[in-house]
Amino acid sequence: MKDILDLDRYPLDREGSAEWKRLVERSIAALEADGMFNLGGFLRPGVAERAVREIEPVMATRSHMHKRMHNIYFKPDIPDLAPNHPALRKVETISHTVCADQIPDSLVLAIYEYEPLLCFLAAAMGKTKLHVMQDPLARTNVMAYRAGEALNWHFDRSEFTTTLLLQASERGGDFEYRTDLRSDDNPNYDGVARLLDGRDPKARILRMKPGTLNVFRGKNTAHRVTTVEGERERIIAVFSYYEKSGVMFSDEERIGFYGRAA
Ligand SMILES: O=C(O)CCC(=O)C(=O)O
Ligand SMILES: [Fe+2]
Repeated sequence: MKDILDLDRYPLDREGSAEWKRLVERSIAALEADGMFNLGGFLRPGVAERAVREIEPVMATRSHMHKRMHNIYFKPDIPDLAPNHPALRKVETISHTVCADQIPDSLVLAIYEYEPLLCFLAAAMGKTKLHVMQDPLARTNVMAYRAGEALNWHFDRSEFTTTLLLQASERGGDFEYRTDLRSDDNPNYDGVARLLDGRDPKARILRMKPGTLNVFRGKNTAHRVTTVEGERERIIAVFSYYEKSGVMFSDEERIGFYGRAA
């Protein structure tokens, strides 16, 4: 793993050491301040490109193209809201997904399963332990966005999301987020409507470099990936970890996300 991850800069393999504790503390402080932390240069030079070369043939021939209109909640309706409320405005998402079962023995999966990464993420998230997902498709997804495509505004269902950017687009394809747009007890529907209307001055853009690990609390922070422009696809690995072991999607969820149950 030391040839894949920059363990000199990010000492995941030295759990409990002073430098490991400093990294955990820095990550916790960033999560508190910004709702996220970024480990730039997490991959050694050239590794993101190698990972892309492994995935590209599968992406080109066997990825699932997902094109859908949805609202920021990914739900057909919200009990308190009239169907025409502007917080329910529909937006379009288009992406291409490769699932974990299509890339066995890949660099991306080896990183996903690297135990010291799970230990570090658990410490940064204040959990005793995190587990990989058991679902053979959902555990890791690699998403590609081509010119004109985007992941539109949404809140995440999971408490946090871990991504590893493998290839950036020439233009666009930026991560845009609006910290704490809602809270567990205030849905702030008018604020949601303002954001969807492009009128929220607190929306921020994060331009990530390939090889960056991003950990993001997206449950109450609205976020999207802006429309990709140019020839080069934006390619990003999305890792799912849970406090419970053995987490699986249902067949319905797999069909909904990937167009197949197995
Ligand atoms: O592609 C990204 O940078 C963000 C991914 C994301 O928001 C998600 O998977 O929920
Ligand atoms: Fe998200």
